[in-house]
Amino acid sequence: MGRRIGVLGGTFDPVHIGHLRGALEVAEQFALDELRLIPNSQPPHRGVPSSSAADRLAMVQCAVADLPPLTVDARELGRDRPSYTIDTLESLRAELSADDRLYLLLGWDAFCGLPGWRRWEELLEHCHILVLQRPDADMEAPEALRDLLAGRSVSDPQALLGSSGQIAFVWQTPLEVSATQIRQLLASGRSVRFLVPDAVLAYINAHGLYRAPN
Ligand SMILES: Nc1ncnc2c1ncn2[C@@H]1O[C@H](COP(=O)(O)OP(=O)(O)OP(=O)(O)O)[C@@H](O)[C@H]1O
Ligand SMILES: O=C(O)c1ccc[n+]([C@@H]2O[C@H](COP(=O)([O-])O)[C@@H](O)[C@H]2O)c1
Repeated sequence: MGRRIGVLGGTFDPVHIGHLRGALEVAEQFALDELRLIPNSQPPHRGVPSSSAADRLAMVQCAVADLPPLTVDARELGRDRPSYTIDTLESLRAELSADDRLYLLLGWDAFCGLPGWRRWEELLEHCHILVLQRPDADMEAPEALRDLLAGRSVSDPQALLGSSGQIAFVWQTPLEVSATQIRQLLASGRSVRFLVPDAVLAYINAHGLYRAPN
């Protein structure tokens, strides 16, 4: 019987309870052996993050310390080009057994952007995709995803077959929080207590991240 491994990639600028609660719930729902949070180094489709890749990685490490099965995977920081998910999946697959199941977690907003991703049509050769609801996202699935959804989505997430190739929408506790909101609160001198784990807040304070310059 293969292992079940989840992957949640993100900019994590900073990591917050929306990421962590969603990841934990999926890990439990799918009885994952491991769920890896993978901070990107150079986000392919957005500007340069506010904090460095090293700080974003350190914050994710603080967040998941002693929180099995959540772990951190730093492989994207070793690349000196945009952090394309297809590269990450290929390198993960090269380390896994053929019967290991790989689940790529995407928030609804990220899923809707999929047709712009590098070699996006190959992603499902390596993993299943689990789409997390995002309460603040009210977009419709783009036209380019309609055929994929018709052919590859299953209504019962527990009915995903094989080690890759299908899409399921998963329920999670809706948490309307974003890293953008957290950066804005900090820049205006307000509290982000309870939106990020205390250990992440301690790191942010110790390193003076996201504060407006005096
Ligand atoms: N509150 C949330 N609920 C569910 N999924 C989320 C939530 N926040 C982020 N995600 C998902 O987690 C992944 C990584 O997100 P990311 O690091 O870009 O955080 P973000 O809060 O969307 O950041 P920003 O506000 O800077 O765009 C994406 O797939 C995103 O859709
Ligand atoms: O592979 C791509 O072309 C691609 C394009 C946009 C985003 N991604 C990845 O999707 C994840 C969420 O991205 P973001 O910008 O919402 O943090 C993160 O792991 C990114 O590296 C990947």
